[in-house]
Amino acid sequence: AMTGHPWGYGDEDGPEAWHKDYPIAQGNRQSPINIVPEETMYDASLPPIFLSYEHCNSINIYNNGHSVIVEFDDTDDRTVIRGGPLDNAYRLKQFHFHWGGKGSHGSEHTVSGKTYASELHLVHWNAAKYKTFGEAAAGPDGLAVIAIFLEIGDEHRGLHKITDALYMVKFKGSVADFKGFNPKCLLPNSLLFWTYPGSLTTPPLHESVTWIVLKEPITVSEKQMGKFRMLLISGEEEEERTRMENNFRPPQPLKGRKVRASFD
Ligand SMILES: NS(=O)(=O)c1cccc(F)c1F
Ligand SMILES: [Zn+2]
Repeated sequence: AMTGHPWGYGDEDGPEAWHKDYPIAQGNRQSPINIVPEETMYDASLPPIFLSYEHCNSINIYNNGHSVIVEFDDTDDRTVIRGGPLDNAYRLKQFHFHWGGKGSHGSEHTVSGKTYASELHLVHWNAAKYKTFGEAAAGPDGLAVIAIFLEIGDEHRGLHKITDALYMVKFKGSVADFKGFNPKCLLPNSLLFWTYPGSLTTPPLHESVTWIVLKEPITVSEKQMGKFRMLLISGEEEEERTRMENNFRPPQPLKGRKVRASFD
């Protein structure tokens, strides 16, 4: 069933057209943004980010036609983040990626205009304040997303489990078991971050996200990135086979928002 409005990243249904079905696309706290380090504010009162991922358990991996998503059991506070700009614990719900067609464009956030080959989003929700993820996704302080840049270089040993599973979810709508994966292995050495109030970067573009963008990228190989580009946005039964690539929204206007840095 065509629940909601069909959107994508093509010429007709891409980011420039989303405002027609989702007028908040032209709102005052849209994401992603271009981060200009010289214009961020060092906030010495920002505590570090704490990730409590010890008992984290992935459930499945899923191709929704826009990205590839690893979902978690969020029925209790076993996998949460705290600290940084957050007032309480936020529960990990899923992580997913955005990437380009080749080379080093594909990230959503940029740093002084620099793009990265891909961007990983770890999506958490404020279960202390909202009853469900859906409600949190629509609330001003409902979500906290940790963004990690991926740059091309040596292969990433933690990412192998994911890239080796992508063949199982080639088609839109496909889902496969994917248990026991802990995304802690995808974190860079440093948890230094920028943070600002923003939105989902895909429709419905709710302005409900506290963004936590890590400064240090992780390194993945071109071969590993290539496996993401084998994914299709089309379903198994469809005639045309369109590759899933360039599934990123470009930077949006800052509209007076302050970006804080956890480091000087
Ligand atoms: N790209 S994104 O992290 O903003 C995002 C996308 C879809 C659902 C979400 F909850 C979400 F956070
Ligand atoms: Zn995302």
